[in-house]
Amino acid sequence: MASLEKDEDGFYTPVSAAAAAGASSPPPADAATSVDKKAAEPGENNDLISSTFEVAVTLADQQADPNSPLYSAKTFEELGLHQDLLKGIYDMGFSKPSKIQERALPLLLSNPPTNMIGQSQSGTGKTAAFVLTMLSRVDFTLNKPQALCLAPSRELARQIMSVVAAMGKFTNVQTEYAIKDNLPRNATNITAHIIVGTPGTMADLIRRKVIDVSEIKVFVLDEADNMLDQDGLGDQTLRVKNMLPRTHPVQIILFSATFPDHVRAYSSKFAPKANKIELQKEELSVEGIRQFYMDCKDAEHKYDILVQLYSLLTVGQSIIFCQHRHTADRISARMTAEGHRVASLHGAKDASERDAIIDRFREGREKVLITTNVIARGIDILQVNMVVNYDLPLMNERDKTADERPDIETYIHRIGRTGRFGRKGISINFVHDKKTWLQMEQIEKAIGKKIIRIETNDLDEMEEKMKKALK
Ligand SMILES: Nc1ncnc2c1ncn2[C@@H]1O[C@H](COP(=O)(O)OP(=O)(O)OP(=O)(O)O)[C@@H](O)[C@H]1O
Repeated sequence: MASLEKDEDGFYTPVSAAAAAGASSPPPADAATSVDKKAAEPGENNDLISSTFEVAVTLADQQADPNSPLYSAKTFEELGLHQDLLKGIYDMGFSKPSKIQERALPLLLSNPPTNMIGQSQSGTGKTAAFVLTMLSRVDFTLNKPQALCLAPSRELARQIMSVVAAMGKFTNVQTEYAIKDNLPRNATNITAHIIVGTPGTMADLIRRKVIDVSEIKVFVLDEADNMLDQDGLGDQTLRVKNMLPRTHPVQIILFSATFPDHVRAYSSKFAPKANKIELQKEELSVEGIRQFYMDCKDAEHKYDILVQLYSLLTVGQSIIFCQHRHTADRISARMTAEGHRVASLHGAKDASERDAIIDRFREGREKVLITTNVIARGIDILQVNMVVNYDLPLMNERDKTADERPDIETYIHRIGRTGRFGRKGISINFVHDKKTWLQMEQIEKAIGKKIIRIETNDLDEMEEKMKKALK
């Protein structure tokens, strides 16, 4: 029987009887680590499914063979999912699992439930992996919350919920949000099976006993490195975790495209004895995204260039990232006054306005969205084929210090709003002085990919290069 023990950081960790009795430690981790080097299979027409990126799989059970077919599923049928879930998957148009789904789902669904730390590039289908796990573990005859999922923004929580609804369409799943301004103030008792939300609101609802956590079996953190970051959402996320039941084990699932070194150790503590799927450092961004930069003369010139790009920005859809909310508002007001159609979205807008703006963008009614890091992560809009870093992402936005180093993780997530699931996409970085040029160079070094220059004074060349990149 597993008991629970609180360590010095406030984590509750299941301790097996053997471990408590001082059993010897397991063999070294690499005993059960495999690097998946599957090359493209001839005849597969989907760029993503036949991709060659490598993942290292490390199993919590050190005796198991990570190369065993048991730990990889080439079809959704092999996973033993309920018919109603299979119907939901096929209804969404999925025909076979993506690489991360192929490797993660057998581990996520096996019994007894084991924690998971899963990494895979942006747009490769992580959401379906954890949503299917939540839906598979819920007992629909019990009207109590059984799975919690946290995300860093209300936009992402709403998107995840739409996946729960689509995959669970043929089940009796009931769902509820834990996001700001969504529930009536006097709500007392949520009986929904799956609750998706942001950490502050989730923690508050649990503390006020509006959410009864006694039957929670699964706890998911999407964008986990961000959710655990001590400079950001880490405290609230830990609060939620420490309110979860201690009477039975809860499966903890962490997913992200990035797990920087400083959160890796913490992640392993947060999700102890987890199966791990990790990317190699040089493969953090997908191949389909072509990265460019434009050397602007000064800050004002950045605005002029953006306006010149407008017709290209509206070929598909595009997202423009700024450092500050006021920059997003200022650019969007100026462009609107000059007759262009753009929308702006950031955290200072109220909840209903934010929902309306992202919904309009999702429906394609707005083609250009000017925003901040608030939607840098997770947002999945397949028609977005261009991302512009009007301002490069910097560490000081994250930790509120004077740290002007580029924020590599945020860069990877921002450009990952395009090039989803094997599609092509373009990202353009604006640099305008020595400092920003050096910051871009640091990004280039960190991601190990060339960022190609586009001349700002040759619109035709620019257009040609971009159209070629999207072909
Ligand atoms: N097996 C599949 N077959 C076809 N399409 C799929 C499959 N799995 C996922 N997709 C689609 O791929 C897109 C990207 O998936 P998802 O949003 O889960 O990516 P992600 O890995 O969570 O990315 P990010 O790191 O940016 O959050 C979605 O539009 C999703 O519907």
